[in-house]
Amino acid sequence: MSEQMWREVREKMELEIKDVIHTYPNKKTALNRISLTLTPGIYGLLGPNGAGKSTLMKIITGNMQPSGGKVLFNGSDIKELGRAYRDRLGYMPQQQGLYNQFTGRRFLWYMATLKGLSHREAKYKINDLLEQMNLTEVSDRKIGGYSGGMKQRLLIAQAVMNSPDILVLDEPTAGLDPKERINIRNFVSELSRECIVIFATHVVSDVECIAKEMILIKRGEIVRQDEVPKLIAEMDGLVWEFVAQENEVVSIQKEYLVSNLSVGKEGIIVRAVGIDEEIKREKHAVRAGMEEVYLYHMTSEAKREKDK
Ligand SMILES: Nc1ncnc2c1ncn2[C@@H]1O[C@H](COP(=O)(O)OP(=O)(O)OP(=O)(O)O)[C@@H](O)[C@H]1O
Repeated sequence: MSEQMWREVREKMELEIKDVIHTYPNKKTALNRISLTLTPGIYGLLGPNGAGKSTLMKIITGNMQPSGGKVLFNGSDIKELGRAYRDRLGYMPQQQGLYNQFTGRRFLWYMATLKGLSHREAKYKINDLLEQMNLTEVSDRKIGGYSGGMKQRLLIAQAVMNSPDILVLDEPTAGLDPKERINIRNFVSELSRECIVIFATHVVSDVECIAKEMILIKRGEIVRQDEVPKLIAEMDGLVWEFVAQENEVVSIQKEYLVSNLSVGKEGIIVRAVGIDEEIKREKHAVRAGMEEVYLYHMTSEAKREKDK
């Protein structure tokens, strides 16, 4: 198949998550009827601790069977596709038992073998990824001595080694410093034209400028899914700025959903999220940021319930 035809095939890829439910043996419902259709591009998966992100990713990667529903890749159930699906998948789980006695290079060779890469291909890929992930210098040192950031970068390298069609990243930027976060963001962004990327994070700014869509998940349900500009536009009239005095800050934070505080000439500039009537101050409307979208969907309901 020519490069052009191959690209066209990849651009039409589709991953469909259909009515997925998952209940753990302790009866905890982690996912409650999740349905999503994903095509090439980056999807930011955002939600608080315990929202169900990791459970969803384990199901998408075939590492766990859902209690109900299914996952289809180009129309076929991933359970039936088996190895053929796993070969097209890259998965970076949350950092856990890495092989501390291995060197970084040996770990990548081990992963290349598991993924069935040829010797030639593995050699080229490993050197290339070590370079891209800025790990060449430490590649012959044991992983046990790596910093958190180095371990993260090594996990990303193994996830992309087989040039996956579907790349699932569970908190890929956790523990990285700002420069490393930017590197990872740029790296993932470059991959995403012909790859379905699911990028789970707590840090909204890590995905907001590269994601084609954001998926907001709360208590096992999708509360909102859309492109960033649309999510921001629908917040018009829900984000406000007003000036307060320093001694009011504590009570203001109790009363309102505060998204930011900064020091201005006339006092403390407060940004707060809520409907007009909720913010009982002299204020003006401002344009929302993606963090405020997240705050609104994740916490405003709880705050309103509390205020009733
Ligand atoms: N092995 C398990 N057994 C029982 N309950 C579990 C198990 N794993 C997760 N849960 C529960 O399922 C829910 C969803 O957890 P999950 O780890 O998918 O959330 P998450 O969004 O990935 O959170 P985090 O950001 O903390 O990783 C939580 O309430 C969690 O306590």
